Amino acid sequence: MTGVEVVVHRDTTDLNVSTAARLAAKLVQIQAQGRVPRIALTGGGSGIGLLAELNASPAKDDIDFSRIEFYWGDERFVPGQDPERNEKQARDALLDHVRVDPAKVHPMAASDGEFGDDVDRAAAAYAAVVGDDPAFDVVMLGMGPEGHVASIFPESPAVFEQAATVVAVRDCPKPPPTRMSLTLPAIRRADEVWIITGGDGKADAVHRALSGAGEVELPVAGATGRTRTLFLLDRGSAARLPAGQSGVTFTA
Ligand SMILES: O=C1O[C@H](COP(=O)(O)O)[C@@H](O)[C@H](O)[C@H]1O
Repeated sequence: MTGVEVVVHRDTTDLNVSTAARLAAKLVQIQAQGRVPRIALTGGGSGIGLLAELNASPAKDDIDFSRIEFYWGDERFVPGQDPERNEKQARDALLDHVRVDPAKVHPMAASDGEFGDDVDRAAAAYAAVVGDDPAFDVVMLGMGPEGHVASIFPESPAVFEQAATVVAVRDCPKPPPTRMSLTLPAIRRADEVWIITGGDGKADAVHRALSGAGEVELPVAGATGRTRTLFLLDRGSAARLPAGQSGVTFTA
């Protein structure tokens, strides 16, 4: 990956607090331009942690949440009230505490929703929701220790997808096994992609992503934005940054 910016925070709390502030500033900036931000949320520790931090921050008062289009980068295909759902976790952390426009909140379907347990139909329906050119302002992505982003896992069918914007995922190595995910081509249509990951268990994947690994073996390597790709790390996940890595900022 080239042209990537890396910001290293002191610890995971600092990572989540700072990323919440970064997101708030981005939303305010876009709204000040008279546009409605299109944001793709992520699940995972930092993905949900930063939403909770935004909910706790006075900065949330500067944001008109009713003028934001919320999407998800991936979802676990389980019942709607299952605590594993990225949507439920995001609602609990933030969306249920602010005044969103329900018509602008676009969760992926649940396994007890209108498509029943047909994950292929659910994925096709979400592709229609995001459109042929998703053009998100920001796609936020957590990253697994093996380099997965959204629900695109190494060497899995999803990582080879070149046409669809959304795919069904089966036999996922991380439970739950059935999921839906944006694809790498859809993610790459975003203006900015933020990879948000903390903890020393992620250090090896960060190192490989910034050292030229391919996206099939390490999907995060294929997650780039059109104008900006940002790795938001803590000292643990940054512990193995490649020697000579440029564009690195340490916040503390
Ligand atoms: O299963 C998932 O995992 C990733 C990473 O989660 P983390 O807890 O290791 O940060 C997450 O980004 C994705 O949305 C989620 O479905």
